[in-house]
Amino acid sequence: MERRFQVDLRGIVDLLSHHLYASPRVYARELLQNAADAITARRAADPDAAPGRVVVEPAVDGSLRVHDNGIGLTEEQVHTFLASVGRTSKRDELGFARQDYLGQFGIGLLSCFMVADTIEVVSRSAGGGPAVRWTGYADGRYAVEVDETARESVGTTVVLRPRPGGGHWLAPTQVRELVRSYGHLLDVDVVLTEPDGGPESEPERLTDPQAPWEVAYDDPEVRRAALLDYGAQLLGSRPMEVVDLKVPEAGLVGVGFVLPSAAAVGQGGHRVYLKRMLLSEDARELVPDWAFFLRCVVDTALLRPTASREALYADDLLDRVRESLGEQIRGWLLDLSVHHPDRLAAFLRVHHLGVKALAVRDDEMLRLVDAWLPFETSRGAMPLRTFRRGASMIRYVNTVDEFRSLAAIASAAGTPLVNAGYAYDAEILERLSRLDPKITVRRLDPGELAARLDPLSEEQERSVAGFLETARRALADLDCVPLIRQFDPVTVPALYIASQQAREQDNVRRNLAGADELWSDVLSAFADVEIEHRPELVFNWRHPLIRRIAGSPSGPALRNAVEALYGQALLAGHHPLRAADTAALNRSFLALLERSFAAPETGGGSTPTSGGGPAPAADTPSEEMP
Ligand SMILES: Nc1ncnc2c1ncn2[C@@H]1O[C@H](COP(=O)(O)OP(=O)(O)OP(=O)(O)O)[C@@H](O)[C@H]1O
Repeated sequence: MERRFQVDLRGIVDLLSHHLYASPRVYARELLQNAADAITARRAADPDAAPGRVVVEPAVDGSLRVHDNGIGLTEEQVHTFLASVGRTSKRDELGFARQDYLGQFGIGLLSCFMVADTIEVVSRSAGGGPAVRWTGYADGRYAVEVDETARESVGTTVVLRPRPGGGHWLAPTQVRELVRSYGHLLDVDVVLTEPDGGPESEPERLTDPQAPWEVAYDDPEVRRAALLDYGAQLLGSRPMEVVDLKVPEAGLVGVGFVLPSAAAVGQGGHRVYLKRMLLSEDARELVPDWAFFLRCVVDTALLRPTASREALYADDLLDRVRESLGEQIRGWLLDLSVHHPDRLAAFLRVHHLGVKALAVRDDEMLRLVDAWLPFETSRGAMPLRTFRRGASMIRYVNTVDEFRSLAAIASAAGTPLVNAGYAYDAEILERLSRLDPKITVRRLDPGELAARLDPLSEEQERSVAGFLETARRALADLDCVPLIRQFDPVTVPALYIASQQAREQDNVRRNLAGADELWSDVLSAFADVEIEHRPELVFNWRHPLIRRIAGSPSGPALRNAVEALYGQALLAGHHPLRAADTAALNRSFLALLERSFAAPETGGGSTPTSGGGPAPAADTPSEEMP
């Protein structure tokens, strides 16, 4: 046997009025929307009807009245549409939402129960018949009475009386703010009357005749300035740029503002009007993620709202809108690069991250980045295209630390470098070489660098053999091997270089040291490989101190000096310090201090015996002193 669902009316009213919407604010939107729809319906039935007008009237007794001169309701329609939850006059015979109307679900009026205990609708239909009064209660009851005197003209008045604690929602200043915010773009006149304004007081018009982007200007620059002013009101600071947006398929028109300062992905949404009524100030899905530098304000006729009317319904049309807006933003950027490179440069200074994010998947954007976006390079900041003019191959390092420690040395050795240590840099460089086979891009293995540094002459090599032997012994415990080369800048005494293979082998060694028995068996299989690749400490022969040290006799002081240079090179390159490295650094540092401040030998000798250190400090008490 077939049965029908039972509905608990009180529960449904409670759900639809209190739990569907994020804030009681929406009651004002729903009232405006019904008034605007009723006016649309009347215009459709009678094109000669008086212009539509909505009067919003907060009363001294705390109630709110909203009058419209729309199509009105007959007694029968009141029973059909107001008394049935989910019934609406705004769908066609097949149940499809009619495009001309804002409403479609048949539940909006219930939102008024968030601020009022009773909703009174007094209406006279354009189709004739007496005026009718419908009173709905929050517990699901309603009453209908015919009252010929309740209203003379065709149209509808909705009266809300505040529920306890809800009075502030119906207060004049609040009502004004809500009506402006939701309805200022509506193409009917909406006016606000003052509660205690005498007969002389002029109602205030709350709707604007045109959206800012619809206003026509003779001079495009004047229009741009006016739109930027509008953007400044919305964003709180003047946007950098304004982009016109249009998607005819969704009846969408509006503008996008380029934020004046850098924004993060996912921060802030867009202001969307649906059929000129504010839908959301924080719509997220409108433009692709990469366009996070943009805040849009658009009006759309055809995108669908969710039932709460607080967000856009995620359907295919929204996907297509996002794609089309993405195309337009991209096109605008490319156009800027051709016609206003100075503005593009200013834009890139602030929003390079968004553009880079786009460049990793879009060829045109990649070309734009190549030509315009400055990268940090060892020859200064410049776009990659400029950098390529002086280098047959783009070599890059992918950490900022590596760049800082290697850039000057690599550049002096004839290997200019690009710093690809920031987000998307390495991907952009690699993609660039795939886009254009003439562009060769290679990540610099620091190990290659040692091979590019100038060796010493044979004679010099012979003279430093002893020093290198001492250094080899001192560095053996630190898994590092010494080299001596001549390179610029001369201010760098020693450079720590770990090639890619050296790093990999080093990882295996470290894991082996920390692993338990089972794993150390497995890992030792790797460790069996003859370890050929170790990090190198490259001493710089051009540095005067290194020459002096390399010429010093072997002994503890020399060993300390090697360890100190090792530690300093690690620190300068921002390499991680292991326990053994820290110990070596401490040891050498203290020993060098010790040597510098060594106590004078007993017996009056004034020269320290440890060698290499300066003369004893002058603060040694003098015998001549009184
Ligand atoms: N000011 C008005 N003038 C004429 N009819 C009205 C008015 N307000 C409400 N109605 C009638 O009451 C019905 C229900 O209104 P309600 O606001 O609950 O839903 P809706 O506007 O149809 O859809 P939605 O839930 O999407 O807002 C409307 O379809 C309309 O027929």
